[in-house]
Amino acid sequence: MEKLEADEDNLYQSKSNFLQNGGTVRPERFTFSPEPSFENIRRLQAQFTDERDWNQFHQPRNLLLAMVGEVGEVAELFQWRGEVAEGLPDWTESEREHLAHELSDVLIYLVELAEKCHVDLPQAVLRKMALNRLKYPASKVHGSAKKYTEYKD
Ligand SMILES: Nc1ccn([C@H]2C[C@H](O)[C@@H](COP(=O)(O)OP(=O)(O)OP(=O)(O)O)O2)c(=O)n1
Repeated sequence: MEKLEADEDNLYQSKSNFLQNGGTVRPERFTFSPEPSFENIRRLQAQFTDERDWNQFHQPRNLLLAMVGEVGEVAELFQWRGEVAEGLPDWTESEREHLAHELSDVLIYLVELAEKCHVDLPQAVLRKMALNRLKYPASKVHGSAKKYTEYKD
């Protein structure tokens, strides 16, 4: 537990430190607004479905299929365009907004799927990221995209 808390501190601190990481000046990263939280999104979607009596359709498997369908819609926006640079410099405003809508659909269904599976998503993501850091120690994997199973030791 202590380890997890220390990792969480590092996680949050890294946001303000990234510009001078290791003495290397890096381009400023894109950042999100702090709100809404996952819990805010869960509550807004619960209100949306309750108002329409749609909860009866929103079982885990249906939500999973709906989410995967929306992932497909995100993929459709990228297909046949080749690799795209960060920030999507060649995309029109309308294409960017379309992408924002489709990514939001994925997130909305993901949050509701987690709710219906009783997974506390914000805490689960911290636990998983702590595991990821253990599996991929920066000192060992720096600069390599190899899967952890490909390391010999
Ligand atoms: N039974 C449903 C239907 C829709 N929605 C909500 C969640 C998604 O954010 C969005 C999905 O709506 P659509 O199924 O109409 O999908 P799109 O908005 O992607 O429209 P299209 O498929 O035409 O691109 O609406 C929902 O919660 N439950």
